[in-house]
Amino acid sequence: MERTGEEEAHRPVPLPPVQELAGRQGAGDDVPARYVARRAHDDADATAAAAPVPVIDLGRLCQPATTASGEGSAADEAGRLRSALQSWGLFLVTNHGVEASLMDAVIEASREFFRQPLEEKQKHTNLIDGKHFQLEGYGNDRVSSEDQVLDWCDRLYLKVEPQEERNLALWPTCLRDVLHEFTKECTRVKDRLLPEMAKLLELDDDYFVNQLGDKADTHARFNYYPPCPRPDLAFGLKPHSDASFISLLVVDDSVGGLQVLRDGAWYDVPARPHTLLINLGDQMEIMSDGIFKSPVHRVVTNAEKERLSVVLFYSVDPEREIQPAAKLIDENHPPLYKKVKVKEYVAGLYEHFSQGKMVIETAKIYDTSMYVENLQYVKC
Ligand SMILES: O=C(O)CCC(=O)C(=O)O
Ligand SMILES: [Fe+2]
Repeated sequence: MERTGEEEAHRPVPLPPVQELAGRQGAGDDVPARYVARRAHDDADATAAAAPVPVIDLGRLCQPATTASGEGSAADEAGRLRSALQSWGLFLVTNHGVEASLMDAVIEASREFFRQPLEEKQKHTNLIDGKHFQLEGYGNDRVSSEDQVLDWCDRLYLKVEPQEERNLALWPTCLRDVLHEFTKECTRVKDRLLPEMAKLLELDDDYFVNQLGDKADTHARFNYYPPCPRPDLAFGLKPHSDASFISLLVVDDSVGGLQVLRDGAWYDVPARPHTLLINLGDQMEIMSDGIFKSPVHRVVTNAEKERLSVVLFYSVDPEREIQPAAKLIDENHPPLYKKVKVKEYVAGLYEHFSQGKMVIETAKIYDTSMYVENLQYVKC
């Protein structure tokens, strides 16, 4: 869409990276007003309990079906997976086949990137000509208004699949090879998981894989959360659900911060070394007609320590439309979600996120927003 002169005039000025801001702040300082997302001490969840999210052994889950049941069997693991998908929408995966050294390397490469001087990082900026925002690259998320509440986080966002659409000019040398390897390995994990999820819904094993399409797109997001002088006021990432189909994460195992919302309460998501974290996205919630959940989650900040995470967002071909799987619908199970075009849905995420709203509400046939508690952050 063309910009009008008026829009140009009102376009917000690019912001300094949070890492620079954090470097200038002293301990005990306040954060700038634009990062204040909640009132100090009004958060009953300041001492969130650890979420007892299921841990799935992928090797066991995928072992050839036998009649065996009970502890340690594939059926037992599938039962745990079902409960993970229907209740939390996220789970930890062990025995996934991704080398521990590769997981360490991806976090280390990310740390190396963010430790570089600003001029180096700016070579991968997400601002064209220093002003027009594009999704890919290094910087903040899109800032579309002066009163948007900002996150205490810098990020590097890169398209990794389809491979021929990689914009390698934006890929820092320090993480090029490691990102390529990591994506390859995570894609294998995703391809092993999706048939198991389809089976749980009695869909064809390849249903979800086929839904992704040949032109499915995958983006990597490297999140860097600098220490924040006021964790009680600012979020690393505001509450949101992922617009993806499924997201695979490797998170800093030395610093917590990710929290998930369940039944109106926030829980800390535990981080275990060399475990992958899987988070379902909205596209999966829509296709499973709400049987599988795309969880609302957020990241809280830490006063002393930096934190890193690397996320791979797997998404359906943007040119496709998605809707609840026909096999799940009958007169007793009406569709709860509308048909949506993936490209438009994903674009809607950023618009909604910047306003503290959930894009999934736009896909629901019945308005359930009044039941979604505790989502809004406050503008003070
Ligand atoms: O940093 C994390 O643990 C979560 C990041 C996240 O939710 C996201 O990038 O969408
Ligand atoms: Fe997320």
